[in-house]
Amino acid sequence: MPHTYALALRTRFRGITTRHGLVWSGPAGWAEWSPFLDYEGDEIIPWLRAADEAAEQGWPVPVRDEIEVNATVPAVAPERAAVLVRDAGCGTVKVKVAEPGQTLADDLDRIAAVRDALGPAGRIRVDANGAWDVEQATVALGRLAGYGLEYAEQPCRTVDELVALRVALARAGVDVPIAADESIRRAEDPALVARRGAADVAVLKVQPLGGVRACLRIAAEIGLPVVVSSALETSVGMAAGVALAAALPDLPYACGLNTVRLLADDLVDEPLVARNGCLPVRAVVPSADRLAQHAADPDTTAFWQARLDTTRRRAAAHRPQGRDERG
Ligand SMILES: O=C(O)CCC(=O)C1=CC=C[C@@H](O)[C@@H]1C(=O)O
Ligand SMILES: [Mg+2]
Repeated sequence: MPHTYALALRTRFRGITTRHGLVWSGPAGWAEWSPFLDYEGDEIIPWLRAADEAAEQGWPVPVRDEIEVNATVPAVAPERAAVLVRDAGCGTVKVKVAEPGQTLADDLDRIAAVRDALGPAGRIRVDANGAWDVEQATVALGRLAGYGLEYAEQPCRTVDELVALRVALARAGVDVPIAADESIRRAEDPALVARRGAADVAVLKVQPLGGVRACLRIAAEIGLPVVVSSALETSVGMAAGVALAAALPDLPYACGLNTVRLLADDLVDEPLVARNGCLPVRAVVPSADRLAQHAADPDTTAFWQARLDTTRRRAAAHRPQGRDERG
């Protein structure tokens, strides 16, 4: 029987202040199904495949026992950004930029504060969630590059724009690698970015891409270095991201899997939160007390149960054509 949870976020992130989803257990372990509300219809079938994989099959054998992770800094004021960087204690920090309603000056102030708190040896990556056009991205990354950027994640929305941006950055002498996130997780064809030469790094998220095994196949097909990132899950869902990071043959970058910190609480007693910049590779089991404490209200529970039922029916009726790993 699935449990519907409601967990407050410490800081608004991705326009969300409370995270909702379902968790349930199966023969292989605990699973989380928590598609964001802006994902709907067939787009949430892969999220269900990921949960079913966790509950029914479990995950491939890990090749490492800990995962280096980045701290995640939402589009907050510089003082708050510095506190988040210091508290997380990670050598790599991902900073949200290009937030609607904010300016490039806000981003520059935030990155300056992060660089100051992190020190010169730390790595900073930014994520614009596709908010810039090519010209804005060229200007913004030209300025932000002064603080030293490891890469820029989804600076523009489309694959064509990413291709054009790489050309524009090279012309402008701005050396910032590009990572693709939405261009993979919301794409019909996740390997298109690689074929088009649109990115240097692939960001993979387990739920939207249909599970750990599906992501391993996509990683092999894409052939770019992979960063595993969360979909803002509880530790139950985070364990799937950790399992993917643990199973990838190569893992050259820190992963975006430290976002349980952004939640005010968790469903497990020992959350998957980094110590010394790393997460352990291990299974997690929610506590009965926390499941009860964070149970969603009856209306929200009914909504999620109905959403699950509908998605199961759609998944059964709509077997994918030719790409059974993603739906
Ligand atoms: O990658 C990270 O450091 C944390 C995860 C993260 O940033 C995200 C999680 C969930 C939804 C996304 O909008 C966001 C992202 O764009 O990568
Ligand atoms: Mg992203």
